[in-house]
Amino acid sequence: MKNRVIFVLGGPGAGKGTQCAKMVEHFDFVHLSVGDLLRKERAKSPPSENAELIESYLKEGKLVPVSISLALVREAMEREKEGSVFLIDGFPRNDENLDGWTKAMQGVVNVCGVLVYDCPIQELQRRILSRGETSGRSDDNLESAKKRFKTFEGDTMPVVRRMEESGIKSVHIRGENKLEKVWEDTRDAINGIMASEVVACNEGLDACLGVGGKGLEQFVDENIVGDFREHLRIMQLGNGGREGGAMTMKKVGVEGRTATVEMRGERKEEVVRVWERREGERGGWMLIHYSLRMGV
Ligand SMILES: Nc1ncnc2c1ncn2[C@@H]1O[C@H](COP(=O)(O)OP(=O)(O)OP(=O)(O)O)[C@@H](O)[C@H]1O
Ligand SMILES: O=c1ccn([C@@H]2O[C@H](COP(=O)(O)O)[C@@H](O)[C@H]2O)c(=O)[nH]1
Repeated sequence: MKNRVIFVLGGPGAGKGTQCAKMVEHFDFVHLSVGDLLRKERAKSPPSENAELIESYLKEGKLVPVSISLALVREAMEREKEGSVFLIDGFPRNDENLDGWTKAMQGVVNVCGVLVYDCPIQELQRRILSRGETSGRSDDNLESAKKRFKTFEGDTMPVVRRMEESGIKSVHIRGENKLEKVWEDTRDAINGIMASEVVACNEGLDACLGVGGKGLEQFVDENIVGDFREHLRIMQLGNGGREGGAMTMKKVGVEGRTATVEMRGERKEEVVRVWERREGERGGWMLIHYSLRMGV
């Protein structure tokens, strides 16, 4: 199972880190804040050869060369288990970042989508100055914040648009709302992004059924694969030996690690499939339960 990535973007102080912390609790994702990775690299002892450069870029609100940020992201990803879902917070932030990412990572990881926290500058400024009272960050002050806003609008927003134009699914969330509301919208957005993965797996399973069940094991949990084969056999008997009638997907609902797909067959049968998201080598979505009702 390939690693998967959701990019998390938004102006400085828009709430990316705050929402990522909640997503990690709820969805079992891995959070990689590129700003945090750079701050750690800067603070390393013995000092990293890039420490001074990083400090000057951060203070100026500029974006460090992608060779540095991407190397830190890749190292951090390699420390996690295969098949993880990564929230990459604060990257890609300019064309150089996106080009560097595409060159190194296309085909290696799947980009599932982008979350974008939109928030008016006045609110961003208020939050950064307030956070600056305790954060100890050298860029949480008015002078650096103004430079960071400029970088965000001039460099990062065009990259968001570039990703959207390239077909990556993006969801914009109003970051100025109250925390709970932002979290509610974030949870819905993630469930929506994950729904496309579930649909792809559900279609993969249908394709296996279309060839007599070959390759079922990659989609169906090993505890139910035997029952599922039997179910398939009975369906074929009732269907005059045909592989099965056409099914239409009616509803897909994702909540955290569980998804339900409701389908309806041409002979008025109703099928409910329950999927579970797994980590690790045999990770991804696995069918853990199904039910069939005829003539409804
Ligand atoms: N919805 C919200 N309403 C009010 N305050 C918030 C909200 N979300 C986050 N904050 C506060 O705003 C500040 C910035 O939030 P956070 O650190 O999550 O932003 P960020 O986008 O990760 O920022 P940066 O890119 O600068 O690291 C924090 O002090 C946080 O507690
Ligand atoms: O991809 C990146 C991400 C961040 N930076 C630099 O770090 C600071 C702080 O980032 P936060 O995400 O706000 O913590 C940012 O202003 C940049 O200077 C970067 O260069 N590249």
